[in-house]
Amino acid sequence: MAEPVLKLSNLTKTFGALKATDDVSLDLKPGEIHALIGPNGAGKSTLIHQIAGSLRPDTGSIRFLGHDVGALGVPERARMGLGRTFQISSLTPEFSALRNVMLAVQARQGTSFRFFRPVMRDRTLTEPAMAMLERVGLAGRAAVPAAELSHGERRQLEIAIALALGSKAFLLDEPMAGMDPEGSKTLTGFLDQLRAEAPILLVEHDMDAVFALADRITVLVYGRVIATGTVEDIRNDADVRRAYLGEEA
Ligand SMILES: Nc1ncnc2c1ncn2[C@@H]1O[C@H](COP(=O)(O)OP(=O)(O)OP(=O)(O)O)[C@@H](O)[C@H]1O
Repeated sequence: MAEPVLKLSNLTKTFGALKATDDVSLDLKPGEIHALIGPNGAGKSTLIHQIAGSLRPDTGSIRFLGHDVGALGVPERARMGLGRTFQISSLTPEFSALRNVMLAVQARQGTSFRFFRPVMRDRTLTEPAMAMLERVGLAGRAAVPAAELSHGERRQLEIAIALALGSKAFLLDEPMAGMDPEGSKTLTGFLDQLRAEAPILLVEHDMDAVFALADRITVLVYGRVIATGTVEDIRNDADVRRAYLGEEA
């Protein structure tokens, strides 16, 4: 069986008397979409913050690509390829889609000063940036300023930037938020393909998207994992139906 890319073991985080995450263990395997669902206040965002490094767990461990990253800060984890996507807007609205990705390529290459070449003609930047846009299906929109892209296209562009920065896993916190039904459908199709690039930990309230995409689902309630399994397992789990899907079991 494939080694997990990300492995969380027994993460607990308390705020005063509240256990926001309570002994949470889960993993993310290569090529999968693992959805994390639960009612408001269940601790999903708190967990994402702990993975990204912006919150320290009280106890427990986080292993990424075989390394314990618990002592590392946000930038170090991001440099290893573990970054949050979508929350911190990484786009410069007035720049074209291509130029936005070029900035990420440049940041990765660590070459911020190029005195002798006009930046848009620098093929060491344009070619890899264009390749990223092709991978996310935005090559035809390369020249369009980020501000003029649709909401869904901006999500795609943010993914292209994350790929250019070397993401080895995606932490997606509610990517469907603010999307109309058509946009959600398009983004669902895109995320479906994206799992081949890097596995995705997906926090999402849109259950249609979750059921369409997830290889596995973990359900958090009051900070605790009450179930992990396939879509079928979760749909049929009596505790989940009672606690989250709002049904009488
Ligand atoms: N910095 C903080 N200080 C105190 N309490 C906090 C803090 N951050 C989160 N909480 C509390 O921890 C609990 C879990 O919150 P969290 O935002 O992680 O839930 P969530 O599952 O992401 O909810 P939602 O689906 O509404 O985004 C909530 O009761 C919240 O009020």
